[in-house]
Amino acid sequence: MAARVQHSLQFQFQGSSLTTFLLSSSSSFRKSINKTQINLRSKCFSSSSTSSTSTRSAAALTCTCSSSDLNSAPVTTKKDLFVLTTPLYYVNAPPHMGSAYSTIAADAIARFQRLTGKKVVFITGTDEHGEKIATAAAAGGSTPNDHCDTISQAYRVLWKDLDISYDKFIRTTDPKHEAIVEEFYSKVLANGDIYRADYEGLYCVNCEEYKDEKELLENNCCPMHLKPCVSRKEDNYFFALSKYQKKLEDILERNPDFVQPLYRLNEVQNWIKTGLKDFSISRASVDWGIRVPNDPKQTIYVWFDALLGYISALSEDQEQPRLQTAISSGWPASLHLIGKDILRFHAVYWPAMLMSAGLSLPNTVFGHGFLTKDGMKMGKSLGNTLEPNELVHRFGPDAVRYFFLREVEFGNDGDYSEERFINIVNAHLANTIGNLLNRTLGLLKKNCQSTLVADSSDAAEGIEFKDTVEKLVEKSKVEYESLQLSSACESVMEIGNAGNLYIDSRAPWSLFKQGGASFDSAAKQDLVLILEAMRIIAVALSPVTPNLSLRIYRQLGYTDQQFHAATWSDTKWGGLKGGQVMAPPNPIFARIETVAEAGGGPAVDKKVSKKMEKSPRSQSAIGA
Ligand SMILES: Nc1ncnc2c1ncn2[C@@H]1O[C@H](COP(=O)(O)OP(=O)(O)OP(=O)(O)O)[C@@H](O)[C@H]1O
Repeated sequence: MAARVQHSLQFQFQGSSLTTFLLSSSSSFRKSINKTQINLRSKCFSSSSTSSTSTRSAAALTCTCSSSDLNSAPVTTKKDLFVLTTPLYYVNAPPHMGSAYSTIAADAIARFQRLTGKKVVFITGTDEHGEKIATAAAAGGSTPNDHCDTISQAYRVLWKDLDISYDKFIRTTDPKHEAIVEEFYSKVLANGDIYRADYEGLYCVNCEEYKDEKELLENNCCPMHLKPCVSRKEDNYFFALSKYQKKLEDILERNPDFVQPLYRLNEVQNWIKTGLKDFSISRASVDWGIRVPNDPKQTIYVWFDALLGYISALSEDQEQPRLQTAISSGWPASLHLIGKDILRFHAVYWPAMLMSAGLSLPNTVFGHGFLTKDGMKMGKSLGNTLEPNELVHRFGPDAVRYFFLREVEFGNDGDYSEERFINIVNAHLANTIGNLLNRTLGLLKKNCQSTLVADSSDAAEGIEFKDTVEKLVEKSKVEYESLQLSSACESVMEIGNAGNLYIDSRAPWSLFKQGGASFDSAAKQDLVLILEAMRIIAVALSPVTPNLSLRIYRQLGYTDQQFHAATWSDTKWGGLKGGQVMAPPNPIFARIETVAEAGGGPAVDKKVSKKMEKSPRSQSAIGA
C-alpha cells in the first residue's frame, strides 16, 4: 500500500476554486486522482482570523504564484558573505561519526572561506521535535525537554572536541525558532499552499516520512533503516508541492550548480520527473512539536519545522524573532551541506516551501555520501555507528578530521577501517609532514643556530621546487572552492611529497659535512626552501587540521596571534624572512603505533596520543 491521499471528493468548496486547483495542478496530480482519493473537506485550511472558511478554501486551492521571482532564483549571496549550514541533527540519539563527518566537512569549508576573506556564518544545531524524540525520551525515562537538553549538549561537546568553529547553534525547541516557524506557516497558508485532507500510507518512523510502496523492501521495510513501515491514516494539513513541479524543473535546468555533485542533481531531476506529490505537513498523532497555528490539535511535521532552523539561526537572541529580520542577517544561505539521505527534503521540499513564502533559495545544496559499516549507512537508528569521542580521544581531532576528509572522496560513500586510518595518518601527517619539518629543523638547529640565513624569496630564485609548490597550492585553492576536499588535502600533501623529494635529492646533511662556503650556503638555502614550503602547508591545510597547522607555525617561530591572523594570501611564496628564529625540533604529530608494533597491545597509547595533541613540545623527536 503506497502512501495515499484519500480522495472522496466532496465538492463543498466553491466549484470554481476547486476546478482552478485541479486544472492548475501538475499532470501527475491529475493522473493520480484516478487512483487515489483526496478528501478535500470543507473543514479545510487552518483558520485565519479575518477570512471566512470558503474564502480561505478558495485561496488555498488556487495556485497563485508566490512573490518569489523564479527568474532570479536562486539568488546569489552578497559577495563577501558566506553562510553555510550542516544538517540540524536529530536528537533521537547522541552524535556518531556520520554526524561528525558532515560537520567536519562544513568546518573545513568555513575555515577555508574565512581564510579567503569572507565573512562566514557557519550554522549548525539540533532538530528536536517529532515522534522519534518523544519515544527516545520515554525509553530513557526522561521528559522530551530534558532528553533534548542532554543530547543537544552532547553535540556541542563533540563539536568542541573536534575544533568545530561554528558561529550559530540553533535548537528547534528555541522559542525564537518556534515563532519563525509559525510566521512562515502563516505565509505559506496565506499564499494558498496549505490544505487539509485525509492521508493514508506507510510511515517510516525513523525517517519521519510517509513512503511510497515502490521504494520499500520486502515486508514494507524502509531501505535505510531496515524496519517495517507502519500503516497510518491521519487527517493532516498538506503542502501543495505539486504546484511547484514546473518551477523546480526550471530552476534546476537553469541553475545546474544548485544541487551538487552533478550525479545528485540527476537524482533530484529524476525524482521530480516522476511527479511531485503534495506532502503532509502536520501530525495529529504527535504531541511533541510546534502547534499548527489555529489548530492546536495538530503539530507541524518535523521536517517542515526543522528546515526553518537555517533561517531562525540567523535571528539574534536579543531581537524580536521575525522572518524579515532573520532573513536580513544573511539569507539566502550560500551552501547547505547535507548527507544524501536528506537530499529530497533540501533540494525539493525546501525550495518549494521557500518559493511559497516568497523567500530566496539557497545557492547550493551539496549532498555528500555515507560513512558505511559493512556497506550499510552508519546511523543512529541502525545502531551500527562509530564512536567519534573515542576516535578523538585516541587519535586527536586533527587525525580524525584529516582522515575522513582525505580518505572519503567528498560526495561518495566510504567504509571505515582502523588499519587504514592508522596507515593514512601515520604516512601523511607523521611522516610526510611531521618528519620533514622535524629533520629540517634538526639540521637548522645544528648548522644555523635555528636561524634562517635568507629570505625565502631570495633563496628560491631559479629553483623549480618553488614553482611546484605554487602550482600545488593554487590547485588546492580551486579544489577547496569546488568542495573537492579530498583532492585539496591531496594537493597540499603533494607539497610535502615534493619537499621530501627535494631534500632527499639535495641531501643538505652531506653538503654540510662536505664543508666549504658554497656547499654550506647551498645547504642553508635548501633549509629555507623546505621551511617556506612547510609554512605554506600549514596555512593551506589549516581548514582541515587547524591544530596541527598551529603547531607547525609555532615551530617556525611564529606566535599564535600570527597564525590566527593568517589568510589565504599567506600561501604565497615569500613569507619567511632571513633572521627568523625557529623553535627547536619537536614532533608535531606522534606516529600512532599499530597493534603489531605495540606487541599485540592497544593500537596506540591513549595517554601519549592525547598529550601530543594538547602539548606537542613535551614529546621526543620521532623518525627524524
Ligand atoms: N553514515 C553517515 N555518513 C555520513 N553522514 C551521515 C551519516 N549518518 C548521518 N550523517 C549525517 O547526519 C545527517 C542525518 O542526521 P540524523 O541526525 O538524522 O542522523 P542519522 O544517524 O542519519 O539518523 P538515523 O539513523 O536515525 O536516520 C545526514 O544527512 C548526514 O549529514
